[in-house]
Amino acid sequence: DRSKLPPACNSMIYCHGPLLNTVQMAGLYNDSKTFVDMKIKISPKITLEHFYDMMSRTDSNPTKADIQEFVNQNFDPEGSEFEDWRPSDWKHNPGFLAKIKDPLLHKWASALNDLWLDLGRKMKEAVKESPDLYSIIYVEQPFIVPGGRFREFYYWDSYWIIKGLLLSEMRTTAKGMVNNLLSIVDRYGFIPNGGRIYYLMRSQPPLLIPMVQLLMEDTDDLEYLREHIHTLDKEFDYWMTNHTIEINHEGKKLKMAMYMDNSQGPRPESYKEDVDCARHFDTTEKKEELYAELKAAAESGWDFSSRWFILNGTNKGNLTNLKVRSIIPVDLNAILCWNAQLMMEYHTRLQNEEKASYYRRIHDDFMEAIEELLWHEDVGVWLDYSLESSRRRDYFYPSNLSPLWAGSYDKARKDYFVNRVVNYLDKVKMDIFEGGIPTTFEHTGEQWDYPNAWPPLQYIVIMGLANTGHPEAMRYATELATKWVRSNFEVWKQKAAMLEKYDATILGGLGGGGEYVVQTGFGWSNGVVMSLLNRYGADNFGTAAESGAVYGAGVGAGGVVTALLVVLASLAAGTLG
Ligand SMILES: OC[C@H]1O[C@H](O[C@H]2O[C@H](CO)[C@@H](O)[C@H](O)[C@H]2O)[C@H](O)[C@@H](O)[C@@H]1O
Repeated sequence: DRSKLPPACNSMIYCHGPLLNTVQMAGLYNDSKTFVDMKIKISPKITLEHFYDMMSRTDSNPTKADIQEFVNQNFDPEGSEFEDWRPSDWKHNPGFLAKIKDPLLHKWASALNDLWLDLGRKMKEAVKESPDLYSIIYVEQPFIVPGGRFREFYYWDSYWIIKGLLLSEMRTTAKGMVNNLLSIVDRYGFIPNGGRIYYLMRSQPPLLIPMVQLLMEDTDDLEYLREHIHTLDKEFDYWMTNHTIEINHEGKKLKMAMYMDNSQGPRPESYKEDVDCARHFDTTEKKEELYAELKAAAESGWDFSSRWFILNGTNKGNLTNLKVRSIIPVDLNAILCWNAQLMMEYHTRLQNEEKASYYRRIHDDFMEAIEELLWHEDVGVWLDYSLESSRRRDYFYPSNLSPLWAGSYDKARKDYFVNRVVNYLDKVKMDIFEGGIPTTFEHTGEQWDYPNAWPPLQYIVIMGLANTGHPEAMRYATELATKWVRSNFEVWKQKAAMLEKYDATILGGLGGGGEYVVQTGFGWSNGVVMSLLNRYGADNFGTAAESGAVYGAGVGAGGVVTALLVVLASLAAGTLG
């Protein structure tokens, strides 16, 4: 019975109630998120009084103009919570740039480094003093936002942003972002989807523990780890307590993780979209079930995608067929298995033997469950699992390869797994896409579907393959990295912008679809390209041995650089479209 569940948050302005309903359903702004990001001018109490005054003045039937006037009089524009800030650790010329010898790529990487200056945000002291005037969740340290409509931190985006920041040698900003997330776990017991109160009833793919690992790889500060290990325990517990179920599979009990939702009502930031979608259902109960699916999909980071549709056992349908809460996702389980591995390593280093064994058991259980339930020798990859049909969902998603990235497979049988996965990529014809790896093969118009290609998914597949050290897999990784960098660079040349998502089918194609227009900025996109330029951009750069290599013709380690050079030369000569 969902009628007893709490709303997204307690605020009668930002999360639930008649004011939110009236303003959001009036459709005052192109983007529903605009209103819930505005600042209350005087106080929530007075704002509500003014709202009820307007309602009684208009016989509870205000026109759009009445509502607009009410909003103008009671709210300041979105973005009012920030002051000007220039990161004190920003450098004009971080070391990794020197590795990129090609002048065009070097210039681009340097421009990406400059973008942190645009994407940095620091909250005003006023937010700390009067938090109830804002939807933003106050954090002490300045941070980097994704960009565009995303004016707050996002949980899983922050992983790739921090990767980029560390390459830019912005260690204080990177650590500040992790510290903010740690403080949020201390305050709320988990990390919300993003840094707004309306995200407080759901999370996003759990990458805090891997973010701490990024800091550890950079500075190996054991005291820092000791100071925060309990907070990391708490974050891990949140997932194990609130996001796992037990499945009986061929006589075995397997504990598996999934995305969920335990709140009432539509997403406040996409209120109208959700209410309109729920019109397809006739009862409050069914509408609430849909809202729960929409929020669980947002928690997965894949909002929205045919990956979560179940219609007569297939992945066809539309948003009304969302069944996120009936699907065991490969990526979440792989990431939690990796989290457990890292926690085991951290506790071992801190000499907490009991804790280390506790995490070892969890890790081993995940390893077993992932192989038992999600790995399929005949397909050659891991697949999501449907609880509705008790069957695998045999569809292509980049997340099918996430165990390679997360290291959640038996390394003693690495050759077996990697050979099968490489065959799988051949089978799904991954080489035909010019602009990157598509999110799915379904053309639904949703943003996490064909033909969109998302930066984190490119990274997960490329690094997953590259880190195996297996020659065939590394060659695939190199080719995929080349395509991604080429395509992002092509868009950069045309628009001088980095996008949130791209089109996998076109070199230089823009992403689209979904409920808002493609955003620029863009945190994780910058982090991913910087990582790829760093990893591939320097090796054997321009050596005579590779200068003859042709893109796609079996490039070896470092061949991506040659490939990029070939492409750039062709672009300069105007021989590519
Ligand atoms: O407002 C709609 C949805 O927007 C966010 O999702 C998308 O952007 C995020 C930030 O880049 C990204 O983390 C997510 O994967 C994207 O789908 C937000 O996270 C959703 O909760 C929200 O409903």
